Amino acid sequence: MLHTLKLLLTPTMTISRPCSSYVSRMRYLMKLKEDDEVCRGALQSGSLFLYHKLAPLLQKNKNGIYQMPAIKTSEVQGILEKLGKDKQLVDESVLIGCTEENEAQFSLDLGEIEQSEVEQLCGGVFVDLRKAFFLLRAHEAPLVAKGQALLRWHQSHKFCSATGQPTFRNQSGSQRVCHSSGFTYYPMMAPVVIVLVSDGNRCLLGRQATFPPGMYSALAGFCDMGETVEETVHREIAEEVGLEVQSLQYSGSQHWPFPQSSFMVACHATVNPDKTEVSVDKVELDDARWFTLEEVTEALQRKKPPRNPKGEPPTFWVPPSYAIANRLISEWAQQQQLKLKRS
Ligand SMILES: NC(=O)C1=CN([C@@H]2O[C@H](COP(=O)(O)OP(=O)(O)OC[C@H]3O[C@@H](n4cnc5c(N)ncnc54)[C@H](O)[C@@H]3O)[C@@H](O)[C@H]2O)C=CC1
Ligand SMILES: [Mg+2]
Repeated sequence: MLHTLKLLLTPTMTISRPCSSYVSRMRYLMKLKEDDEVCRGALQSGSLFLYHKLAPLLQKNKNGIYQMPAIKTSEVQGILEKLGKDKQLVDESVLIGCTEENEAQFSLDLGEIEQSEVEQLCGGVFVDLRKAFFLLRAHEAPLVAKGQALLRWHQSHKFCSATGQPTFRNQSGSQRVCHSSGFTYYPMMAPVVIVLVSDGNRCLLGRQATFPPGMYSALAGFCDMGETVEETVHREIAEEVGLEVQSLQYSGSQHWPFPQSSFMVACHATVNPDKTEVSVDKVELDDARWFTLEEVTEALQRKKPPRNPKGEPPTFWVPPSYAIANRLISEWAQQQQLKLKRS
């Protein structure tokens, strides 16, 4: 099965810009992570994405499109001064990337300041991350998620878990150190597999009791310590729906900020078409069942959660396009359509 994971460089990961510019940007970011002085300079000439209690600031442009504004650090310092706050607050920002012109980009949480005052001066609104994902264009969603995940990690790792002493961050925010134990802490993600199981003609989707009514998704589960991705896929499918996976193919990955930072590894899997009887683990799942290509195609066309008349059974829909589950389901539907055309 290992050979299927060779597909790490999928077409979507191909770098289209000249290699040298990409390399120089990555080397520059590496320098910013390693050298506090250089990072401080980059912060002064760079720009900030603002958050309030982890909700990102969004602005609506003339065309009604929502964007996450990158505000120059000097401008944010001006805003802080207007609000009677210390402009050094920008030092609490975390590095999240840089533009093609090597202008460093940071995220900063202004949760200590009255929300409406910041919104007024910045000309935007702080929006809950789940809602922001729906409003932003697809290419901005990963950046907003990364900024929030790093800020959240810093907010919850202020103390060493071995000594209880405070931890101290470097300027970029890429690590925290406890001077007492000497431990260095790095931002953490939990690896999760997400799997679209097919029997050749149908695909298997499940729903947790906490999902919105009618929403079904690919099956997912956290990797146990010491497990490979392949072992997790086999175990999770066995545990949650009582089926044995026959083959497995890597599709892609995604950072997923809810409820904490997960690293989603997405795969397609097949089961024996003669052994498809599902036995649902009712602790994990509310339901899991097989769906036809027709049902899935219809669900993929629903761009918003459907409104259901009272008393009617909820309409079937799938996670929105920014979720990697949607990508797996779309890929499966495309493969099935191709198969039908060829036959
Ligand atoms: N981006 C996407 O398209 C999708 C993302 N997901 C995400 O996948 C994640 C995992 O899916 P589940 O079916 O809930 O996992 P799961 O099937 O492993 O069950 C969750 C249970 O695993 C245990 N667990 C083990 N390690 C954990 C950890 N590091 N953090 C939290 N709980 C842990 C807990 O007891 C928890 O109740 C969820 O956080 C969910 O948000 C799920 C579906 C779609
Ligand atoms: Mg699960």
